[in-house]
Amino acid sequence: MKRSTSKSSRQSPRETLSLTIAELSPGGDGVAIHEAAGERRAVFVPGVALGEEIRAEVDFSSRPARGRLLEVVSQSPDRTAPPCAEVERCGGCDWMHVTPEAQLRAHASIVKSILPPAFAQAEVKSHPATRTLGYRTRTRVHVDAKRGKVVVGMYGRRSHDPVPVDTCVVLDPVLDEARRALAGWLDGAKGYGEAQLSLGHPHPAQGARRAVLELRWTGQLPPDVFARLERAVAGGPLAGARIFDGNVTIPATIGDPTPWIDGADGAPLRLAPGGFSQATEEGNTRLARRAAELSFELSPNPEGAVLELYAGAGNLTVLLAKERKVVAVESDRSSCEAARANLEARGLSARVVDADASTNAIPAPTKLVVIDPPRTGAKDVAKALATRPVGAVVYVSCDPPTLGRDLAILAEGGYELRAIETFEMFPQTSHVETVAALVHPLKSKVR
Ligand SMILES: C[S@@+](CC[C@H](N)C(=O)[O-])C[C@H]1O[C@@H](n2cnc3c(N)ncnc32)[C@H](O)[C@@H]1O
Repeated sequence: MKRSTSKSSRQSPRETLSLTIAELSPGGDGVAIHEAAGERRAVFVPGVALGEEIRAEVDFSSRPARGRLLEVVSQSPDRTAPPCAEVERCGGCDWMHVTPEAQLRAHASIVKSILPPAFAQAEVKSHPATRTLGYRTRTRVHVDAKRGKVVVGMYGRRSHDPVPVDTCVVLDPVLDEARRALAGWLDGAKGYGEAQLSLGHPHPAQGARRAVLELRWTGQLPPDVFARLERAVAGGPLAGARIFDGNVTIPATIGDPTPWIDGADGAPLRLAPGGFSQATEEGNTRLARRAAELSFELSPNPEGAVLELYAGAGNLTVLLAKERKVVAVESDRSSCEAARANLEARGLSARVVDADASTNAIPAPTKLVVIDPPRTGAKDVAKALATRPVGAVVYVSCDPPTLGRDLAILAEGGYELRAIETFEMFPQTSHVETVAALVHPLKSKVR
């Protein structure tokens, strides 16, 4: 690894330094190692690419030290012109300046870096994205309505103020149209809120797709806002809206606010309003099919019971239930309802349980456990699986650091890693989806 050079050996709280970017971190920042006064300090700098020589203003008062890019002295071949004009202001995508190929490599290298020593020799396989722009099936934007002006946007790069942008290039064009219209619909509102936009129509065959809106508002929403939303549902880009005005628990509903995506099996998949959905349809199809394929490969007995934890609206369940007896656990009640509806629409059966996966016991006949937790990971589940092993575990993760923590627990419990694969579900950002497939040699027939 190439070392950074310092213009000064003294570490005052803020210094201008020449640095070399040695790696990209899971949070997206570049990392340089700075050695001065006998101490090695990691310096995290946003907006850089691997191998770049830069000048940065570095703040040593925090650990790790934080740098602000002043100049790229020697540019990395991984750097590209950002495909978005708003990248300097908007904080939505942190790797717009990195080529898609380099994003893929960096994600694989991040995932490799979090593997516990027992799995350190594993080869990380990467699945590229077919669409790196216009792919997002949902977005959350912040809204501020003050002094007669409504501002809608992502948080800015260095602030918690929404930054209005003309076009969001990663968003599905249907959602981008609705995002652009939002400030007009909210004209006259006072206060602040969050709006989630998702895809609404079940399938292109049933007509043009439209967006659904979930708005959570603190302040005042005048009747005109509701009238405009009704018009947008009657003939505009919205299929439906749910509005939580103040602390109400039952929202005002206009039209059909149910989000849908194309499921990984090619049929429409109903989602819970305001609930979770994977960020891209194509990426999800690749990810979910591969997770199911690995599940069946590592747990080949068709009679083997499957426990699926963090099941959401049944995105993976509908693939697993085609071939296995599945119990699916999910804590969000409306996601459970959507999962049951998705299974029924396909003539499939599985037991969908509305419960906390982290405290859910693993039933004795379970042969395979499939988990897809939120960013915080599944530490308690990993501990339970280590204490009472099952034949195979397929772990779908959106956060490499918590995946690394949980894989270390599974390694300690005697599991072997059979596959670790990354999926470009969030192109232009440092986020990555990973599937890890493990077997327990004492419990598995797959050797
Ligand atoms: C990353 S999503 C995965 C959903 C689904 N597998 C999919 O592919 O769309 C995580 C899901 O876990 C659910 N969840 C979060 N904490 C939970 C818990 N403690 N117990 C059960 N489900 C939980 C969330 O509601 C969300 O639906």
